Amino acid sequence: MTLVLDTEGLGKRYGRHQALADCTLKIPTGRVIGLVGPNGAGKSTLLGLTSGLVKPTEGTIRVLGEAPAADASQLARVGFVAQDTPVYAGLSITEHMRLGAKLNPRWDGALAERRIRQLGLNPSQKAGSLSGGQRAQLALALAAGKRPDLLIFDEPVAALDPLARHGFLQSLMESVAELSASVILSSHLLEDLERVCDHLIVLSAGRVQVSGDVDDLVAKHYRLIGSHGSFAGLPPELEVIRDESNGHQQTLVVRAQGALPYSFKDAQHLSVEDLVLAYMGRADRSIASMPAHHTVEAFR
Ligand SMILES: Nc1ncnc2c1ncn2[C@@H]1O[C@H](COP(=O)(O)OP(=O)(O)OP(=O)(O)O)[C@@H](O)[C@H]1O
Repeated sequence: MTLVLDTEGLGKRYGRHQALADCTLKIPTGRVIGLVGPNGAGKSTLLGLTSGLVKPTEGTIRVLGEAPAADASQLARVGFVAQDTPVYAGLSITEHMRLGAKLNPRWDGALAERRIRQLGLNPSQKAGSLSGGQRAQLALALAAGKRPDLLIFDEPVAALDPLARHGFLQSLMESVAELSASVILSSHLLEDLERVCDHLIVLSAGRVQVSGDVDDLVAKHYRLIGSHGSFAGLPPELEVIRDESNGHQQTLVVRAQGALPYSFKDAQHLSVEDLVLAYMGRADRSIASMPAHHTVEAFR
């Protein structure tokens, strides 16, 4: 099976600061992967390593079976749109298309132009005068025109209003279907990720907290609610991800290895948002329990 992302003990240090550590991921092709985590978690670092713009200081990474940016053909297989959807302000949409044709061996001008037409954009308009949403759509059309096997977006919708975000994500899903490409998309907007992603990576404090197909993650995680202390002696096949107690009531988020024991038949599944928050909370707790100099290091 070809993996879109195959990492083993991957890490990146900037000087003494460990931005990403011990990252091992095995993700099959064809997935729309949501990368989520708080500010400074290491998302852009992982995307930089995936696109080949950042070199690892530890471990290994293979993207679509090859070293990132290994050669021209590998570069052509990956479309990367960095944060703030960079385009050339002084160039028109048509000029961007011409540039795309010059720079990309697999360029599909018809596809890129069709996307621009569907959006109702004026091809002679300069990119500098487009709205944030239109600029994001132009960046997506250019990335899709490469006909890549993997599309990578670093927070493409962060600055967009809800309508523009909806339009962008709709276009993204259409492009993915047309190209049969894999996608990695980082975002703080869990609701958006829940809508479009079928695989999630939760990153916090430079470490992967959890990674898996969304359906599988949802099926394995439960919320248990009981009176304080009622969950003493949980069976070992239930791993506690989060434990919240208010003195009277105790709420656990647990991951079950197999079927949930009958005594927990009333347990509820979690929404994707609650699941992500539970793993982020777990990372916070493990940082809070570190010696002070580690805490500072982790958030630097
Ligand atoms: N070029 C660099 N030099 C030094 N430190 C860096 C560099 N790039 C990133 N870092 C640090 O590495 C850590 C991870 O940064 P990264 O940009 O990967 O996080 P992120 O999850 O993408 O954050 P955000 O959501 O705020 O964009 C941060 O502490 C950041 O300050």
